[in-house]
Amino acid sequence: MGYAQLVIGPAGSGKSTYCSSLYRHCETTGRSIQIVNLDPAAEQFDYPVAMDIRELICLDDVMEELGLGPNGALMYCMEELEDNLDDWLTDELDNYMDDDYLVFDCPGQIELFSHVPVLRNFVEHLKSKNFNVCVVYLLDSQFITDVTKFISGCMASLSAMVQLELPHVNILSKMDLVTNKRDIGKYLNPQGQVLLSELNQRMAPQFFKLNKALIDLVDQYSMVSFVPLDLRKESSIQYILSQIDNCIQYGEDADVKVKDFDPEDIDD
Ligand SMILES: Nc1nc2c(ncn2[C@@H]2O[C@H](COP(=O)(O)OP(=O)(O)OP(=O)(O)O)[C@@H](O)[C@H]2O)c(=O)[nH]1
Ligand SMILES: [Mg+2]
Repeated sequence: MGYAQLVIGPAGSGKSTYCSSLYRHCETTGRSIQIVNLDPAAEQFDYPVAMDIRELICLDDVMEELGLGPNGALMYCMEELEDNLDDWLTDELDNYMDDDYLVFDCPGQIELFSHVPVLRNFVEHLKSKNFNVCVVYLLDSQFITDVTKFISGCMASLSAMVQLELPHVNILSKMDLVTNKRDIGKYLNPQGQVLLSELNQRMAPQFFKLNKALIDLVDQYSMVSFVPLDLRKESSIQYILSQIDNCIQYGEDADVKVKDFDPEDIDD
């Protein structure tokens, strides 16, 4: 059994930064973790890249040869990935053993997890290779400065839930940028009624019915719950990792692995 996190979320929400922080955290705690780059447009990495979509296809080549813009070229690259699940991805995955823990750093284009089947098929492939997969959806804490932005962030997360049908952890990233900590609780575990009244205050009366329908939807999926991530605090990363581990049942065996870890090995 392998374990995997699929790290998604809007552009710039902090996915790659989260991946590198997670890598460093695991390095410190002596836990084995591999970060995979699935963003064909990425150029710089703060983590060692275990697998890289750019070895399969290069965004610049696609833009040049097919005359596509950056977003069209990205979709083309992801479709190429989809077409190569059985060969490229399978070959790459063969390098990893049972119990390996992979973290997939995805591109930020929202259509990837809302209405194209690429990631869904990718996930199905991982599952067929015996991976337990969890979606980690990052939303920038700056979204909570405004209830309308927050709802649209929730809707994007919901569409990923519906598309991918996987265990799902929502993270509110960049908590170091939040100055007014008092209002945070309201958004981490929000009450539908509170959000609704805020939305209604912000918007014209003709939207009240729609607002109610949106909030009911969010309530019914009971998905409006976010775990805050403050990268300055190891304990915050540790907590999030434990939540995700729980979702993918990364447990007993892993503990044995950590106990087997010999600190003297570091000196080699
Ligand atoms: N203050 C602060 N800035 C952050 C944090 N995480 C990421 N950033 C900044 O936010 C910007 C985007 O971060 P990335 O990690 O590249 O975001 P991403 O989601 O991978 O972006 P795309 O791959 O382009 O979708 C960068 O300038 C980061 O330095 C954080 O926890 N706190
Ligand atoms: Mg990134």
